[in-house]
Amino acid sequence: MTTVSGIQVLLPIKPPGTAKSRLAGVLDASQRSGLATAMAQDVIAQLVLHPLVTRINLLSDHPGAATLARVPKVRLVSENLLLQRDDGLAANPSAAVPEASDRARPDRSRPDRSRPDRSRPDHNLNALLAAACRQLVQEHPVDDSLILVLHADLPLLTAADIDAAVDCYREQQGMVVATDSAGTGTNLLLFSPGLEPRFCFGPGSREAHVRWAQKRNLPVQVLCRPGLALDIDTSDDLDCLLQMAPASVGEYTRHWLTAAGFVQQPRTNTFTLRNAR
Ligand SMILES: Nc1nc2c(ncn2[C@@H]2O[C@H](COP(=O)(O)OP(=O)(O)OP(=O)(O)O)[C@@H](O)[C@H]2O)c(=O)[nH]1
Ligand SMILES: O=C(O)[C@H](O)COP(=O)(O)O
Repeated sequence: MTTVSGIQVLLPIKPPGTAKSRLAGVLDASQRSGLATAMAQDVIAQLVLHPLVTRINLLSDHPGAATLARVPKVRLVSENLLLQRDDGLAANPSAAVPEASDRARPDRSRPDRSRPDRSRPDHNLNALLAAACRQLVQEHPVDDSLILVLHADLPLLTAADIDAAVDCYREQQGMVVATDSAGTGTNLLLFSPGLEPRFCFGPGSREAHVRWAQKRNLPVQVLCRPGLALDIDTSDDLDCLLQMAPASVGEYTRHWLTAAGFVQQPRTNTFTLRNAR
């Protein structure tokens, strides 16, 4: 079993207007924004309290993100500035890489296949996360903290979910991948900073992340837990959330649902991991 000394979180949050577009049939723009913010507040609240989490890097140009960042451990990182800075780094690698470093670094004089093609819209998140990882490694070249990539739309998330991911990592290292409820997406990745994974968010991301690790003979473990699986993207997800016991839903989301006129009608055994292996 390896020791985990700390965790740096990368928490991306889309700007309003683009977030939660698949809920457009059931929520208006202001409701979509309100729900996304409430879920992010719940995720941040769980992370802030977790003893291993040393910093939560909020990757966002959302105008409301500054308010979300007014919490201990949270640092707001502008998405645009980060990507611009990362582009500058790609153009002039020696400028930003410190001379003395104990950590082995990738050879930036060769084409960097970890840089996704930003001309494809579904790759914005991947480019953003890759840039954020590079920034963390530059800032803390000898820091042993793990990197946790987490989605901000997980209203059932608890500290026990983070513990479960850390326990998986402690057993085998490599990479931990948590699936969405369909068993096809990825809602969490946990890995060491030296790994520099290729982010594959988008359709079929769970399989793509697992395949990336397997090709490199890295241990990879897939976690299926309701707190990590129920991301609220569609009206079916919202229905599922409304059927959960109120006490299992994060406080901010619960209050938002009530204020927006939704009635939680808990049923037993309503949450299943569809398809999850
Ligand atoms: N900063 C930032 N965050 C993103 C981006 N794309 C996705 N995210 C965040 O990543 C997590 C998962 O996002 P998705 O479920 O793919 O996107 P979504 O907001 O639900 O939006 P739709 O796909 O439009 O329904 C959420 O926390 C998003 O806010 C991006 O381009 N920039
Ligand atoms: O795998 C992914 O890309 C993430 O889980 C996002 O999936 P979603 O768009 O279904 O939230």
